[in-house]
Amino acid sequence: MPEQMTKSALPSVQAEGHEVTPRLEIRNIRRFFEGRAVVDDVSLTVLPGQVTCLLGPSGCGKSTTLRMIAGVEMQDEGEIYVDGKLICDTLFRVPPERREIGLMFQDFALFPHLSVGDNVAFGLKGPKDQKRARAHELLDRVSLAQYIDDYPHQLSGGEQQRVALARALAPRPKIMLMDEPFSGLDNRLRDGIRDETLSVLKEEDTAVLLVTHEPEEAMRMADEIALMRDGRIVQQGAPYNVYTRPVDKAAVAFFSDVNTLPAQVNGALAETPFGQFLAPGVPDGTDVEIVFRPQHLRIDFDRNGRGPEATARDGVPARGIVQRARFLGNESLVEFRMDFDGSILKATVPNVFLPAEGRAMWLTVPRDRCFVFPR
Ligand SMILES: Nc1ncnc2c1ncn2[C@@H]1O[C@H](COP(=O)(O)OP(=O)(O)OP(=O)(O)O)[C@@H](O)[C@H]1O
Repeated sequence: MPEQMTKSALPSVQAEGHEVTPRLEIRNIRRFFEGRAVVDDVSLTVLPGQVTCLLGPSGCGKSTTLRMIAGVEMQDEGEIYVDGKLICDTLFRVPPERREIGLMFQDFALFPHLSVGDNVAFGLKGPKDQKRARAHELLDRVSLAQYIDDYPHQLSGGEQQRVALARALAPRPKIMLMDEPFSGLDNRLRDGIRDETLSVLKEEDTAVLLVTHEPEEAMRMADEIALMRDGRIVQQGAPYNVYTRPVDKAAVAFFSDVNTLPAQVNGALAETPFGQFLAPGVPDGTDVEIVFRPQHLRIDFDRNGRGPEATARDGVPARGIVQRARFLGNESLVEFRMDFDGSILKATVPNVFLPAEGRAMWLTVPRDRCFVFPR
């Protein structure tokens, strides 16, 4: 039996109680450039109708991963499956045009000399009227049917992006690969187009792998986030889980500013000026960092040189002096210089909160909002 046949029987995954074969599965993919693994043992699955975001900083290997799935780049190790069938390993390779994969990139470049309708119909086969009908259907889906006979230059950037989406979806791809598709759009347009794109992709039941370096975009679009760093996926899960149960300090810092308190563990407790933090299972003498986001630092007013009472939930208050307070639109950012070691801690507060520079205030760190990581 040929190798690709023996590898095609993949286990299904459970989704909402049903067995579902992943629309896309990549297994242990590696790609080396000049001896360096820029994609290093990456595995992930995307179910039909699911959006998975490959999220990570510039250069971490996101686009290379996408290019291997599209088939324009060849992996050095690993396998790619679509609907449980092998489409590519290091020996066997379905060519890009037969992978039923749609692509959408930032510089999506519509053909300027073709009408909007002909752009959308470009990748379709069959009689002209059928192709036009499909183009019309897709343009209608993105609310642009009235522009079918116009030319790309007559449309705004956002409208052109929607035409590009319609064009990518017209051949009914099983999988849509999107590489920073919204980064060329201005901020005000972007949210609307993201939401519209998402609803069209869901209606078509397409499996989507979206590459982005913007955490807000991933949180807004993704059912699953795969957090990538230095060629590897360091954490994968629903946005809420990735945000609230980060695997390390860098995973916290990728989504927001962080505050850090250094400490050492003794008897499974880390002692800090904010009181003790539980560090279960961490050996005595281990240097750790207590990490928390600025929105979780609690601020209290000074009461004749004292702060609020210590509690089990929030620990001991520590005093800080306001260094700077800035209004950022829907929140305020306040920076405190801490009495205990002169370090700066940041707090964000909803709406307007602009205490005067030099004012003393008391800060506490809710225990259920912080993470203890080895240093
Ligand atoms: N053809 C190539 N030859 C050599 N190195 C390459 C090649 N393609 C990519 N790289 C390197 O591989 C690493 C990963 O690149 P890749 O484009 O996949 O990252 P990325 O996460 O998509 O980044 P960005 O968001 O900036 O596009 C980078 O260090 C890049 O310089």
